[in-house]
Amino acid sequence: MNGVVGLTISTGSVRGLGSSYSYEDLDKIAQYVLTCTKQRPKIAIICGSGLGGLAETLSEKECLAYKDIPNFPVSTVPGHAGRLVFGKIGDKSVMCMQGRFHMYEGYPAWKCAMPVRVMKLMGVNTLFVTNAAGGVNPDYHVGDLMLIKDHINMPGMASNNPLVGDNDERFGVRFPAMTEAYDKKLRKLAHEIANNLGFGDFLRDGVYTMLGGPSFETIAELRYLRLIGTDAIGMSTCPEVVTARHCGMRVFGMSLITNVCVMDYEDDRVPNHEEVLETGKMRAGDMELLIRRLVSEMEDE
Ligand SMILES: O=P(O)(O)O[C@@H]1C[C@H](O)[C@@H](CO)O1
Ligand SMILES: Nc1nc2[nH]cnc2c(=O)[nH]1
Repeated sequence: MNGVVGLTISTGSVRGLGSSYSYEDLDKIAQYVLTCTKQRPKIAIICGSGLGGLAETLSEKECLAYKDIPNFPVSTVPGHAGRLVFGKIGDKSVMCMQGRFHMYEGYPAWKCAMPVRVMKLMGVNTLFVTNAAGGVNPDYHVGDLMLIKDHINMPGMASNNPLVGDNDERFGVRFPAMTEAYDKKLRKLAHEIANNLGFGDFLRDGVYTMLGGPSFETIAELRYLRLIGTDAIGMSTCPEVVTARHCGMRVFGMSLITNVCVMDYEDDRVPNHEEVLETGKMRAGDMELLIRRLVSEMEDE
């Protein structure tokens, strides 16, 4: 196991605010993962709830379960297989996370995002994030695909930011800008590809808001979230994106609208995770196609 087993995860802050893997801890994990694959990916894709099928479409596929990576967290949510999948889209090497970590599983934000730093240390420079989300914008429908143009990081605004604690300048600066978190060029290219594929009718461009979960929202919360500019809501993504931007990665994000949020006290429909996974099955193929084309057509960084 290459000495990784023996590493001690340091408590990154003497003030008790955050605790994290050190640069050296993460580098050991990254070097270990590289020994398990022949791929040297520059592109990583984090697959959201029920959206792991993309990883199955890779050629030259190699899999590595999270439980077999020393000091890596494990997935606990249905719809998240819990493994890294390496392979190719066209002639480009990619790695997929088939399953991510959520704060509601009990992981702090920095731990939800730790795979992003591992990816960076493996040589990844472009991160794709996908998620299942509830539509708050009244014009959205179940099955819409939303390109994320910006986010509202609710846990982050309450000091549950993955970067809380000591800052290691080898990853990035103490106060990173988040003004252009989602890459404009990739979004423009995704729009062009989606229109060529005939996806125009269900393609959206919107703001994703992350909530801690695991409970779904009250009607009053949903009305508030719409008021502050939310188009879709979920329980992930922001820690990964903040961490990726901190270490200079290019980010592309996409949400699948798996349910529309009920904002009327007279409406007795209730959201549930089974519906989220079912919608994933319905539109996952289109989402996979769009991402595959985008990976093939985008310029390398
Ligand atoms: O991992 P994602 O954000 O796709 O998962 C969403 C949010 C919750 O984890 C779950 C709710 O059904 O799906
Ligand atoms: N918070 C939240 N996350 C979701 N993920 C998929 N649907 C939803 C939803 O309605 N609310």
